Amino acid sequence: MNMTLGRLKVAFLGPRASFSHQAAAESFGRTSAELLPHITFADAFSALQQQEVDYAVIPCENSTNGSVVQTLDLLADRNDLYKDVKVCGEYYLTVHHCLLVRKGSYPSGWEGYDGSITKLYTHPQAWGQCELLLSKYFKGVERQDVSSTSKGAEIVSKEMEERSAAIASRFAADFHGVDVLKENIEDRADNTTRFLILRNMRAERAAQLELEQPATAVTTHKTLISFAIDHSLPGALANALLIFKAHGLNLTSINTRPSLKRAWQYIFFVECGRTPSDENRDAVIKALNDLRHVTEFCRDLGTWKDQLGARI
Ligand SMILES: O=C(O)C(=O)C[C@]1(C(=O)O)C=C[C@@H](O)C=C1
Repeated sequence: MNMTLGRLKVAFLGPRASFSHQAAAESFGRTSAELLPHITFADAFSALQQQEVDYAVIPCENSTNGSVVQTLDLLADRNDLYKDVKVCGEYYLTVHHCLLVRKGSYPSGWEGYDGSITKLYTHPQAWGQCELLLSKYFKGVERQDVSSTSKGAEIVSKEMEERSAAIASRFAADFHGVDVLKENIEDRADNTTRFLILRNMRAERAAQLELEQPATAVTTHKTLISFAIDHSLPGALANALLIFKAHGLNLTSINTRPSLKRAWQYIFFVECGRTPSDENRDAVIKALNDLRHVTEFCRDLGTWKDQLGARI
């Protein structure tokens, strides 16, 4: 990252020691960026829209548990609250979860665990990443959603009466002063969360910075576009998707969220990729122009350099 400007501000889901904190620290590691915790993803989006921060690092999907629907809902922006927020980068973080308990509460460790935990805390995304352990040892145990994995660790560090545990990182255990009862409890060793790096398109500070990306032989550019179609028209979705093909944009994922205008109507999120060339330089602009004719609305949510190619 180019560091010719003042100290950058980067929003992430807090409290500190969440996976989002780790992703923000790693993706802005070579800068002296100020990393600022926010209690919800919506708070981070608002801070970005209001230009209180330069960037936000927000999880969007996990390789085991799929899409982070809260993030899709914010990107859907049904009430035009975040109209200047766009994706400008991505970061893949390998996510290893631990079962955390209050300091000293299980002195004989996991080997001597007696089944006495009565309540579990974590972020909603984490349950589905640790189902094998949960279904084997914690069947019927109350699961309490909290705003982040680190929030769960913080609660457990303070809870005196209940026999509770949190699912969070080793980093969160150290930060909140709790014990790791069992580590690597994720179902799959390759458990990875993809974070989007967002910026405000009107903010000049962020616009002048270029995110440094590890060199790959051929770097794909990814683009995210949201749109809605008239569901009563046969072929409406097919017509929209054919536009991507016509402009050489390779579809890599499609997500949907309810439109909240009518039941069973959706906002589509299409992610597509292209290897930049002289021929396809304007492909996204042209595709958006064509999409406007066949959709009820469409929105360009940003273009950034693929980082998956750099990992495999
Ligand atoms: O709760 C956290 O620690 C987060 O940063 C959020 C989040 C997510 O929403 O996906 C990030 C990574 C993991 O997948 C689990 C939780």
